[in-house]
Amino acid sequence: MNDKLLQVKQLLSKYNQEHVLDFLNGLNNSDKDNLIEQILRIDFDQLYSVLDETGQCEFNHNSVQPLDYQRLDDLTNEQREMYTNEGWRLIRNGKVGVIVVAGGQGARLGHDGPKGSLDIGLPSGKSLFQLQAERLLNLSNRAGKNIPWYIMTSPDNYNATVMFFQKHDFFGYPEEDCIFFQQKTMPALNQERKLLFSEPSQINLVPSGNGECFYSLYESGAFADIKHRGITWLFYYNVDNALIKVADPLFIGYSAIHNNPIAIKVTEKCNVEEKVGVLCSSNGRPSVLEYNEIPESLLEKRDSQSKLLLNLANISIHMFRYDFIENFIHYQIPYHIALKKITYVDSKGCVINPSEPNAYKLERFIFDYFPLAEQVTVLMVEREEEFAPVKNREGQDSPFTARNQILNLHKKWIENCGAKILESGENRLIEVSPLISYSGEGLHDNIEKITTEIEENYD
Ligand SMILES: CC(=O)N[C@H]1[C@@H](OP(=O)(O)OP(=O)(O)OC[C@H]2O[C@@H](n3ccc(=O)[nH]c3=O)[C@H](O)[C@@H]2O)O[C@H](CO)[C@@H](O)[C@@H]1O
Repeated sequence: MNDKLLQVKQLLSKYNQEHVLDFLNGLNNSDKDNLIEQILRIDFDQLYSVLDETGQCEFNHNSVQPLDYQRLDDLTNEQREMYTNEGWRLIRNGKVGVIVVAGGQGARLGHDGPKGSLDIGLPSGKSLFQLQAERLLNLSNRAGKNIPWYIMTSPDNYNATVMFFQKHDFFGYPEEDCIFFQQKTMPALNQERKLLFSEPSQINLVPSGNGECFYSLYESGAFADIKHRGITWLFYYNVDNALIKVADPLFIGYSAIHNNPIAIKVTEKCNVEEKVGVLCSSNGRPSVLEYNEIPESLLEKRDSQSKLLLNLANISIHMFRYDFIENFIHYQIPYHIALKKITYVDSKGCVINPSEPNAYKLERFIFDYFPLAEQVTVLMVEREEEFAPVKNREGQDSPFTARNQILNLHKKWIENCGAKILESGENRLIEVSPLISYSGEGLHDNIEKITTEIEENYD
């Protein structure tokens, strides 16, 4: 028996994973070698210590307080101009990079392919990635400097994501400024803490959350690229926000002038049940409490003016200062554990689709870095202009609601120009290309070119 096989057998026995031998025994030599390597890469001590940690998400209710924030609407025109100018200055000097986290599995959406490849039903048929690329292209062209775009995928959707960009010629964005990197995964374990398999020769490895982002940047070499380019601020966002103002110059300038290590955009929560994390102060540190981890009593708690105590919706738009990431790149933020339905195979290769949650999924959340910053900068923005999440196949936060939010916003932009088209425009769809306007600016001179119209047809 070779050394590695012996080592693997010892590991499996030490960690009560002998069922893996049934899989190993049925494989040909090359698959067997491959599986042995996978097993040797697993950090069982870490895996077990995560599962053994109890109460990791418990917190002291009384320590939860609202956090100070600035409303964008309350800024004067002079302030806006000052922040925006600073943002442009940083972009022009190559100091800004963008990170999109696109490694999630999008289980609620049921889209076959990377989430960013989704066409949300706009007249143009543009995918989420295309909208984002064109917004970046708009800014880069105006700045005369390309903004590097770091795209985090999972190992599972890496090829499909890169191929989607290639098929669309990177949406006109310079290929050398689209930097793809793969995130870390963790093995899924069933409730008896046994490893699950996605194929008889493959351990079921699940993307372990957007909080793996910094370490995965480092491990993939992308962080060295960030350093080499001299980037000082990173703009972070979720791939599924159809209204994302990628690399928003005002927010960049606002973050840089306040110069806390992290800046966060929030909106007001639209209702108590909204599935968003909430930003607050917990134990005196900036924190996000995730929607499925907040006790109901806290979720519904109101202040003396009957306003929700936890009213700041985390819309996953953050700025991170480079030195903060560098400082904490090896820091171990906690894993959150959730029991999920995870499809797996048995050692004969039969696929099992559980009808009930059957396995533990371990995830790190990006906002668990927030308490490491003594202070953060918080800017409250308008949901109608900046947050259109695509989470569900239909109903709330679906492609349809996101598409309507974009169309409504663009209609408002056109109305603000007093454009004629709207006199008959009640039932027309109006979409403005991000290549023409990033946030409603410059439309007066372009009114002829800007609209893509079709008769609205819901049949
Ligand atoms: C943990 C987290 O961030 N929660 C936030 C997330 O919730 P939500 O439940 O929507 O979080 P998702 O699981 O959709 O992940 C958010 C983003 O992270 C990416 N992703 C996720 C898992 C993974 O392993 N790799 C990866 O890259 C997804 O592709 C997505 O772009 O967005 C909401 C706003 O829309 C916020 O209110 C929530 O506080």
